[in-house]
Amino acid sequence: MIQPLGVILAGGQASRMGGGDKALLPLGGGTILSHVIDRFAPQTAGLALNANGDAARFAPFGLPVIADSITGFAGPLSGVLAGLDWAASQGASHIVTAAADTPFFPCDLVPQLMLAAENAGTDLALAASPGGRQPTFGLWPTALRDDLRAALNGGLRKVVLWTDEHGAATANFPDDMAFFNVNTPEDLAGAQAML
Ligand SMILES: Nc1nc2c(ncn2[C@@H]2O[C@H](COP(=O)(O)OP(=O)(O)OP(=O)(O)O)[C@@H](O)[C@H]2O)c(=O)[nH]1
Repeated sequence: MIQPLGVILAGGQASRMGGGDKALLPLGGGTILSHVIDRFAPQTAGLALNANGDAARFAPFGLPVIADSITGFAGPLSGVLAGLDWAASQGASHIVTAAADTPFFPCDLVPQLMLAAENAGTDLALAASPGGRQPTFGLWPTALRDDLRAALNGGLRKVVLWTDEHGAATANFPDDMAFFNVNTPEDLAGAQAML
């Protein structure tokens, strides 16, 4: 039985929010990130935060903070790679990723990803909802990390190009709103209203 570690992807530039760490913005008595942690922690065997910049800002959460090794903001796959390298150093075989700007993601994310992968005879899976695939929510094996590193060093940025190439399974979730992500100040007001 796979026991994936969880990696929260918070390594982006938040340019639509005006920069900084949007995961630390207040939401419902906590922060966007605290909502993500509360959903994710019960589903995983351990959590880390993938963030670039000032790791000290995340110290209050008590999680390991891992930065991208690929420089220049190469996108979410770069955070996946950082997570896989961290997980390998912990002796883990898999990670599940969740985006730090998506506070209402499914509480059964991890079991559904694992079930989809098992049913498809693979150990790589992406979440999807009726609106499309959710490339920052996936199950990833550490065995593929050198392949991913080579792809990123070769300039690959688009998540689904890489996952399609590796035959990723799809875990279908019924509700698009579960993947509502906070990109702008207006989105943050929307998330507040959804609580
Ligand atoms: N590690 C890492 N994560 C990233 C990178 N770019 C985006 N992400 C993460 O991927 C998820 C989706 O990111 P986006 O909303 O597309 O990008 P963003 O940087 O957060 O925001 P924008 O700059 O407004 O597009 C978020 O969890 C980001 O933290 C990156 O270069 N490195």
